Amino acid sequence: MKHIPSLQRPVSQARILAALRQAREDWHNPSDVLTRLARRLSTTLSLETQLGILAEELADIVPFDSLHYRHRIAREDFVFATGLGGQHRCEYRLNLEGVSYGVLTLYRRKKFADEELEGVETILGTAICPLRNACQYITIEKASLTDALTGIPNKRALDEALLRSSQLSDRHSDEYSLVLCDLDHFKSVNDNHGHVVGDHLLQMAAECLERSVRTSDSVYRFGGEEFAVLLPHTGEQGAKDVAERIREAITGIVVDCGDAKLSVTTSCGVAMHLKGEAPGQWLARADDALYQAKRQGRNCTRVFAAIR
Ligand SMILES: Nc1nc2c(ncn2[C@@H]2O[C@H](COP(=O)(O)OP(=O)(O)OP(=O)(O)O)[C@@H](O)[C@H]2O)c(=O)[nH]1
Repeated sequence: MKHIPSLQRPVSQARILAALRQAREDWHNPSDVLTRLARRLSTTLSLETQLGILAEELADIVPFDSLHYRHRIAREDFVFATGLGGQHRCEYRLNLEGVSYGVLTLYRRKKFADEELEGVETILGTAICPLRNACQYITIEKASLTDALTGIPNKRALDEALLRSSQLSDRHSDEYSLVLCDLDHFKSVNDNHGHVVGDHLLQMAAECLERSVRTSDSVYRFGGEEFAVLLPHTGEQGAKDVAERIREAITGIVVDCGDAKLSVTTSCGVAMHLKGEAPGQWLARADDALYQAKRQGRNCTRVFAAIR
């Protein structure tokens, strides 16, 4: 005769559901500080938010006057500080598997007792893995927005900046302009001198562009030998002046190839953001102006005039 498995008894299911409810309760209101800290830190990958949580939880265990954290991530200094003062300090180098994840210092007017330091170390031991994840997230995010060859922001970063600038331009009726710069006959540089020289020239062009504009402006590598410069608070004429300055600066680049000295020219297309215009349309107009500059002989600047 065929065996029919018996159905689970409702009483046993009720017990399971009750245990689940209890687990949920414990999860939301953990009774011990380490579980609560680990749980709170696991809810975010923002290093700033994590350090805020850490400061809060630490203050409950070991009161302090100020907390300072610093770490160099992706070639930039990250600093977080809360509170003020305190002549006594305890400093911790946060290391995991031989990699540094910053230095955290607590300051206090009153000396730290040994058992307090032990408490701080236990808390930091729980926080180190989530902090490592947050640091790595910053590194990865930065890499995804950076061009590997030149180290300047890439096309993805430009797309984000164009969207932000379009919105700001519309909201504040402010002038924003975009300059696209394309190195002329770059293919022949690669063909005649090789890709290593071509790469070197692209790096020099990126540095030259950054030197030619204000720190409030931003430079992007937009494509192979194409760069974009975003100019806040700049109208058509101002942007055209910047483009001409860039063109002159690029002409000044000389690469010594031993038997020959190599230089390059650039063509520029300029477009000022129009009210209500989508980022893609703005970019397309700048590209159209660049196309005109190429068609009309290269080594020149053309503006996609807002008012013809
Ligand atoms: N060395 C190097 N070359 C690149 C890189 N990215 C793109 N290129 C080269 O850039 C060249 C672009 O060629 P084209 O699009 O024909 O443009 P061009 O020769 O500059 O001609 P015009 O733009 O019309 O003046 C191609 O040979 C690509 O291989 C890079 O990262 N390194």
